[in-house]
Amino acid sequence: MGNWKLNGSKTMVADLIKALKAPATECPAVAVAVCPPVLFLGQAQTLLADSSIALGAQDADLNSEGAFTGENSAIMYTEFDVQYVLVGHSERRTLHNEADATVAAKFAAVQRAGLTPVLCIGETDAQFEANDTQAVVQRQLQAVIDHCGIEAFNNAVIAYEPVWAIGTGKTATPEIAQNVHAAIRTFLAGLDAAIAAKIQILYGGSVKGASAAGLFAMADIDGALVGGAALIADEFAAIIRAGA
Ligand SMILES: O=C[C@H](O)COP(=O)(O)O
Repeated sequence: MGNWKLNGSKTMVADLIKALKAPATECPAVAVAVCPPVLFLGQAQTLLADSSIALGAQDADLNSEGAFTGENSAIMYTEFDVQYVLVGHSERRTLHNEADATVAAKFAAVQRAGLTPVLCIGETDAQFEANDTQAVVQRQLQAVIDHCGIEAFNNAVIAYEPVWAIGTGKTATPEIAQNVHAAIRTFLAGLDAAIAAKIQILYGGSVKGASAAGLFAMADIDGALVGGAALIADEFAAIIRAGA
């Protein structure tokens, strides 16, 4: 899944989507999705109409409609064939002060619209150094479980993104990421073994074409949420191929 963040232009959207169609077609077993900025969802919807590449959005308001200037709702995304919505990305948590409770409400709003939330969780550098990773991700998961119930994870994806690895070039090693992914699955299994077994847990944080295969080889890493490398057609194509 490519998260384009605050990047793009009509030309870039057209060029990138055109370039991604071939690798996506070559790798039918790999689920590929892109999350452009909201302004380009309509253009992407049209360009992806004949493609297996799914469309995602980067955020959604917790309300469906109303006097919430500047916001976009999951229900609106349904008109653009959006299937996934990121919730709780670390850039939203830190730059927009989104608390766990807000993230949980957004997760619920996405599901109310019939879409699949991609719940982003992960620890900061200081929390990693303090050995608090598991406590942090469990707290972030628990907030959603408290609000929505464990059964809500029947229709959700989790993205583990250590904040210290996002946009820094410092990818977590496959072993570090695997340890956290396994702990997430074990935590969920304590509540519902079937959900824990089937939920997709993506890794995010400086994933590149060269590092993807090593990550995907790990038992509990089911894919990647990719930022910078998702803007470079050849890099994202290499990540898609690494998943095949
Ligand atoms: O949503 C994507 C993540 O924040 C990873 O971004 P990055 O691949 O640029 O580190």
